[in-house]
Amino acid sequence: MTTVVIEGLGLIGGSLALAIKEGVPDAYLIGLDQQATTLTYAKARGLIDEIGSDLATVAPQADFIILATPVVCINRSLHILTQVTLKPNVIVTDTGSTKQQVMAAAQPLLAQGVTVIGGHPMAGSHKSGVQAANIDLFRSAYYFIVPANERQVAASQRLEQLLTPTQAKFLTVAPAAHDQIVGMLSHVPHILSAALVNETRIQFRDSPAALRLAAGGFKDMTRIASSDPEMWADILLTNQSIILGQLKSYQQRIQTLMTRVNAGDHDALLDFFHQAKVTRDAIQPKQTGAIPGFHDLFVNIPDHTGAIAKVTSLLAQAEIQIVNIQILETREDINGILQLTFASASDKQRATVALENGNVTITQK
Ligand SMILES: NC(=O)c1ccc[n+]([C@@H]2O[C@H](COP(=O)([O-])OP(=O)(O)OC[C@H]3O[C@@H](n4cnc5c(N)ncnc54)[C@H](O)[C@@H]3O)[C@@H](O)[C@H]2O)c1
Ligand SMILES: O=C(O)C(=O)C[C@]1(C(=O)O)C=C[C@@H](O)C=C1
Repeated sequence: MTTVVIEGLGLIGGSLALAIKEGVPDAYLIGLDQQATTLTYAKARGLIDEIGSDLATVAPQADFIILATPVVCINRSLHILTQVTLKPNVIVTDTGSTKQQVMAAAQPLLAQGVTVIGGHPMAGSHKSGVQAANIDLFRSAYYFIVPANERQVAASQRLEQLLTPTQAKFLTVAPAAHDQIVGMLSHVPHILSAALVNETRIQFRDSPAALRLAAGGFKDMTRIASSDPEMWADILLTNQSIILGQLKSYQQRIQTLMTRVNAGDHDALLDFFHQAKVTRDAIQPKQTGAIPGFHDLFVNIPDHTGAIAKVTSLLAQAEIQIVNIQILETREDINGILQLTFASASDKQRATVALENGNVTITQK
């Protein structure tokens, strides 16, 4: 039996629990959370086998300890673990969105000879809590593995084995490089998204109903502004200097852009949008490159009952699994677009045939 203790059964901890429960037959999961309702939900839905009392009590039984709480709580739990006797081969890991502070907080535990390997799945949602947990959340996503030192490479492989059912792609990285990368790819975007929403609220203070006029542009830019404020305050305060550097650089480029708009410099503006388009197009899901991995089809959905059901049942009949399905925000009075994501090019090809044979209009392959 492999005993896995998970502290924090929200979106990330809950999703890991679901994947481990399904894919590791001998796993025995003990869940911890500060919210009693989360624990009873997790137990009732079979995410965990047992509700633990507290970390210090259950940690000595664990083969793996996964800390999936907000970053500041992870640091506290690493301290608690220094005060208990753990199994000699235990692996302690976390899911925190920043890594330098977590790995620094792990130093006393490492000094005791305990294996601590940082972790961070690069997948998530603006939704939080156990009810948002999803067994497929990490499928095809990158999962950063941050070993504390080179001696921990073999242990990293054991951790990756436990996490194999997530179907994530593991990538080993050092803490500083991790924080630099996610600063630009995750933290700065969340700040800009929230800043845009706040700015719009202020600009529209005399006519707040105008926000309802927002179309795809504003909505695409701001979905992540609905994320959990407490989690994001924690993330910013544990990656302060990197984020400040990246924001400063961004601020200077906005300043340059303003100068060019003011000067009416058409060529410079063309170049600005061209550079962005080339870069963004290169990371479209269907291309391989910096962010590879998805195979999408875009399907026309007429505005009548059963249209989506027809698509999903055609795919089910052909036994094709959908990794993700999303209705793109379009006008309410015209056809919608359904974005279907498949795990492989061959699934996408089979889906194209199945849908076209069923007279479903594919708008983009
Ligand atoms: N949400 C994302 O997109 C995302 C993605 C990758 C990593 N992460 C990181 O994973 C961690 C968890 O994020 P999440 O999205 O699952 O958050 P969440 O709010 O969905 O879940 C956190 C859970 O931890 C519990 N909790 C909070 N403080 C606790 C404490 N002191 N003791 C015990 N339980 C406590 C909460 O009750 C909640 O159930 C965070 O460190 C976050 O930075 C988040
Ligand atoms: O998809 C989202 O909503 C996310 O914000 C996920 C996201 C991100 O991409 O920034 C958020 C925080 C993480 O640590 C990793 C992933």
